[in-house]
Amino acid sequence: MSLPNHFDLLATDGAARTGHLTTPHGVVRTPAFMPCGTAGAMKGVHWREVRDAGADIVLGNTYHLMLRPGAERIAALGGLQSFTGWNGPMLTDSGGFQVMSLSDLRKVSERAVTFRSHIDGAKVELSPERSIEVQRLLGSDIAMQMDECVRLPAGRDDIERAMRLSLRWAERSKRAFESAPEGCMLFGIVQGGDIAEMRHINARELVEIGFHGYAIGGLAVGEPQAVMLAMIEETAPALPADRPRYLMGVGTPEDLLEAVTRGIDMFDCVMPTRNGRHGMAFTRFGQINLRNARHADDPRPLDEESEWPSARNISRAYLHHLVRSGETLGAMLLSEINIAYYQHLMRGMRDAITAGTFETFQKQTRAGWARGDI
Ligand SMILES: O=c1[nH]cnc2cc3nc(NCCN4CCOCC4)[nH]c3cc12
Repeated sequence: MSLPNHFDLLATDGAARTGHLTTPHGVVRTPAFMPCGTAGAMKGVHWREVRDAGADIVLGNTYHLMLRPGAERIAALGGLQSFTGWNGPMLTDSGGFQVMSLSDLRKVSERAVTFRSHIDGAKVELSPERSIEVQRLLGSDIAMQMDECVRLPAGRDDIERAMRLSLRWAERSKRAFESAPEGCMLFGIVQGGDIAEMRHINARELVEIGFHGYAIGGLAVGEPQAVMLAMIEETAPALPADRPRYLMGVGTPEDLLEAVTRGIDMFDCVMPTRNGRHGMAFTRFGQINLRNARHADDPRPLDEESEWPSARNISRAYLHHLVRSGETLGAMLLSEINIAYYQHLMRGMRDAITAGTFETFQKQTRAGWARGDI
């Protein structure tokens, strides 16, 4: 059964696209980058700053939220928007990926993934049906099917086994989702590792099941960037042009530019906040490591032309001092600066695609990164 389409494709420039995805909590302008509010908070950043930076939508991790404070508790408190104070659209992942990367004693069966909570060791079972129920309880605007992601490199048999299991779980996720509130969406996830044929089979069969949007999973799991880009080139054209395409877990600003060029609309990654906590700043001139002693006496801000006040008004010397001193303010400032830079990049891409100048935008952006931090 085909699901209603909430995506308006507004303009294209080559394979790059820009559009609006309408959710119950607001419109998402694509290409969009979703900062990760992992456990119901954007680590070290107020929601006000996330919104002011230009983010339309944030990601919440089902694995963390179901373990603490619990999905039923969040539902009783009015859902994620009321509970957290972020009143915009939220996408939640299925929890399956983080079970495999964060929990102990996990076991994958046809029925479900079972594991022990990394918080209190309690035994937990996560089936496709329970994952959809949890995402519904959280009040998600965009839910993700449960899937099995294989780390690369991997053998063909393992890649095919996980791809076919994910397809069966896609069917079950969709059946469990049927009675979702009006306007809420469910995205399928394409697996298939680094094998083009598997990607084509998975995409075709996923589209036959029918989803509001489609994620490309199984990437950014250890493969070289060239392999990731090749799999995007194999997969994106096999997905419906009028539905959103979401590349999971990606990535650096360079990854975002390359993937939008190949037809991707949505992204999520922990890098802006995680790298910020480690003293790294993302700027128009590439990444700057504020731990480096060369910044100790530098009165210049990160970027005198940035529209983000903390990037325009705070000296590198002070940021260096905060980072070296382990001051919390250092992590907070660099996290907001990085989220703002990612949103600046996405806004630039949307505007360039709309104007038909995306190729020039790519050249200018890469030239800025290549210039480095002078
Ligand atoms: O197939 C997937 N299915 C469901 N969730 C995912 C999440 C994913 N996240 C990554 N990569 C994350 C890479 N990060 C980069 C920054 O540092 C932390 C790791 N790849 C991913 C693949 C999947």
